[in-house]
Amino acid sequence: MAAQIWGSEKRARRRREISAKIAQMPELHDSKPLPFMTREEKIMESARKLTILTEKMGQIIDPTDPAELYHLNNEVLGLEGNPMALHGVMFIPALSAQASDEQQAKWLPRALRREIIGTYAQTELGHGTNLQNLETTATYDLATQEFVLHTPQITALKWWPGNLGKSSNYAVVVAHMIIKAKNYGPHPFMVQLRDEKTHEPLPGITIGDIGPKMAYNIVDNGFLGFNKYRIPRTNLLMRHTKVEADGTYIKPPHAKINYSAMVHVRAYMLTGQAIMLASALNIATRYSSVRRQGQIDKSQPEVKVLEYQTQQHRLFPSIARAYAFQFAGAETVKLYEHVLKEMKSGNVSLMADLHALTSGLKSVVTYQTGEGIEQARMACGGHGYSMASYISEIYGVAIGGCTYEGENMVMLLQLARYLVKSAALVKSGQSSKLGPLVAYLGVKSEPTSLIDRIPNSGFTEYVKTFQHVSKRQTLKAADMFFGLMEKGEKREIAWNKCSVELNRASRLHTRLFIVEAFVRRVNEIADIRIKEALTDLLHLHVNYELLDIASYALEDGFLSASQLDYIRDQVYLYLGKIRPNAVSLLDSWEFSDIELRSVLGRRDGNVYENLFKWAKSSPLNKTDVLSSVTQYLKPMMEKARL
Ligand SMILES: CC(C)(COP(=O)(O)OP(=O)(O)OC[C@H]1O[C@@H](n2cnc3c(N)ncnc32)[C@H](O)[C@@H]1OP(=O)(O)O)[C@@H](O)C(=O)NCCC(=O)NCCSC(=O)CCCCCCCCCCCCCCC(=O)O
Ligand SMILES: Cc1cc2nc3c(=O)[nH]c(=O)nc-3n(C[C@H](O)[C@H](O)[C@H](O)COP(=O)(O)OP(=O)(O)OC[C@H]3O[C@@H](n4cnc5c(N)ncnc54)[C@H](O)[C@@H]3O)c2cc1C
Repeated sequence: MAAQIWGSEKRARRRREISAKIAQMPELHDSKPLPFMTREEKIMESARKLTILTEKMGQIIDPTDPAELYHLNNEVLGLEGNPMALHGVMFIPALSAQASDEQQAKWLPRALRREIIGTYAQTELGHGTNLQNLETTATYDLATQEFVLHTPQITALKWWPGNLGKSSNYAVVVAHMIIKAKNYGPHPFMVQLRDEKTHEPLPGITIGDIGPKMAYNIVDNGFLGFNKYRIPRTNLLMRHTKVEADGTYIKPPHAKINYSAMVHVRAYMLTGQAIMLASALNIATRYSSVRRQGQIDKSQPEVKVLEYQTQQHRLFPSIARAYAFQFAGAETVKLYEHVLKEMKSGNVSLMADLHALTSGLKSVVTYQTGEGIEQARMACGGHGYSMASYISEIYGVAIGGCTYEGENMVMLLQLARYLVKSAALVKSGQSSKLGPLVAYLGVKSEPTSLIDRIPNSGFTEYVKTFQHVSKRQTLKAADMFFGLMEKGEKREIAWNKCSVELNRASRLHTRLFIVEAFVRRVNEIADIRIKEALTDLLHLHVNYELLDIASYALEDGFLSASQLDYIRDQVYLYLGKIRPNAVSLLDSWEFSDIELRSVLGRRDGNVYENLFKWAKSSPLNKTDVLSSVTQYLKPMMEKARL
């Protein structure tokens, strides 16, 4: 199963080998539980481990393999981030995709050797979503052949970029490029922020940390202002766009090609989210098979809470989602790598499809991951609320994904643009022009679902039902939009008035893609036992998801009330079937105790003893009487006694 999850037997084996090596290297372990550290201590601890990793990485992993690097990071540095989180996730990908060969030769080896630390600085205090209204400017000075970066007002301060505040000394900065008073829109520039020797901010740069966040606090998300700060012309990333010495602008082959670093993260973050969901579920499911509370049969002893159907219903559909996201994420990464290769050689024809797909996936996956992790926390009762479970940190980090790389509603609307264009093709009889991801929009569907009528139809009837609801909602939302415009409404106003319906279409389309990716993967599996276990999970997935969106299929009679009852029964049937495999389905992800950082989720199940040990190690328990008591509470009580 681990081979299915991680992509191959070799990958699964390598992960095990890496975890085993790390287990033998105490210098790479947290020196005490992270929840007991202050933010400064955590940042220091992370930097300590990061530098040891830089030295010893070659002994543990193949540093050129991103999957090995990602696993190493998760084990040693953890999900709260690290001082170089954005360096690998966005700075290097931005340089790789947007810098010319010459620029890459100059900067990439230094970045890869970790001679410099970089980040991606785009969002500002006043604007994150609407890139056209970013306010930082890069004005070309023809006389000196330099760009002058400037922050005209407080809302133009860069705000949020990870590791910008304290760790990075370089950044890819996105600024409006102005040449001879003409604004060419946002472009990426390579900018040195700090002196390489002293790490002091360079003159003209104002920089710092934006303060603590809901989670992810090892990362120093930062602010950055420029006061007429000069960089050479050749620091504009020039793979696709060029500015010649005389100010001549050579436009890129696609208007949005500079957005590729964002698409990179949107594609890669899906498996990252799956991992976080599976981690939280691993903790909750293990704990649920240790925790005994109440009886189902009063004549029997107390049961493991995992025996309760409500507990299974809370956890198992999310286990199916974690697998579904992992499989859909793996497909998306493959597609992304293909499109990136094409883009580098000038073929930009697939960019729109990839943008639409990743926009929908990042939104649906992050939202459902958040839901699943929160359910996992509640499934652990009171102990889930303790930082000893570590679920709250996983939750905080995961839901950051609903916001970063494009706020979810906004990204769903990006996919909706693509769906509406596709709907227009269908309506004008040009269905043959539909891309493969939306081809179903042009296929006539049956009048009713045959879900409970064709035995052994595999998942075909389910897929058809998902296709039906997605198609119907897309055409309905598009009709609403076109109808408003026909009535004379301006395009943007009409769009806004339909946006809830449009986003519903985007979610349904994306959920269909996730179901199909899961089906594709299960169909490929040769090993009978693995196929059986995953088929059960897939049954739960399709029935649970369909129940969740049933109203769309009920309202036009595609599904009947009796079919709904059938679907509900299937959910209950598969909850029971999955119960014996539940813990194994999560143990198969092979998270080590070091990586999970959870007292509740320990592999050995020795929860209570370790919870007590954990509580005793709380800094508050270093003394029996706190100074807050001696200084304030004790005098108060004494005064009251007088
Ligand atoms: C897209 C926008 C909302 C709008 O942009 P514009 O204003 O420029 O668009 P227009 O309205 O002019 O045009 C729309 C038009 O353009 C097309 N378009 C848009 N984007 C693209 C694109 N990328 N590619 C192709 N086409 C594109 C669109 O389809 C329209 O076409 P039509 O007109 O034909 O319909 C834009 O403003 C936007 O994107 N806004 C969001 C801003 C954003 O995302 N900011 C991100 C900032 S960086 C950030 O947040 C970093 C966070 C990182 C945090 C740490 C992450 C850790 C995660 C770990 C993950 C790693 C896991 C690895 C796992 C593993 O290895 O396994
Ligand atoms: C943990 C974290 C890490 C980050 N790291 C980085 C980084 O490394 N580099 C970087 O540059 N940035 C980073 N960001 C910033 C992030 O990319 C932005 O916060 C994000 O893109 C959302 O933009 P915003 O904050 O402007 O939200 P807003 O756009 O202000 O969103 C507020 C509300 O307005 C709605 N809204 C906005 N526009 C529209 C619209 N057109 N239609 C409908 N609704 C709309 C949204 O849906 C939302 O409900 C990070 C953010 C977080 C939380």
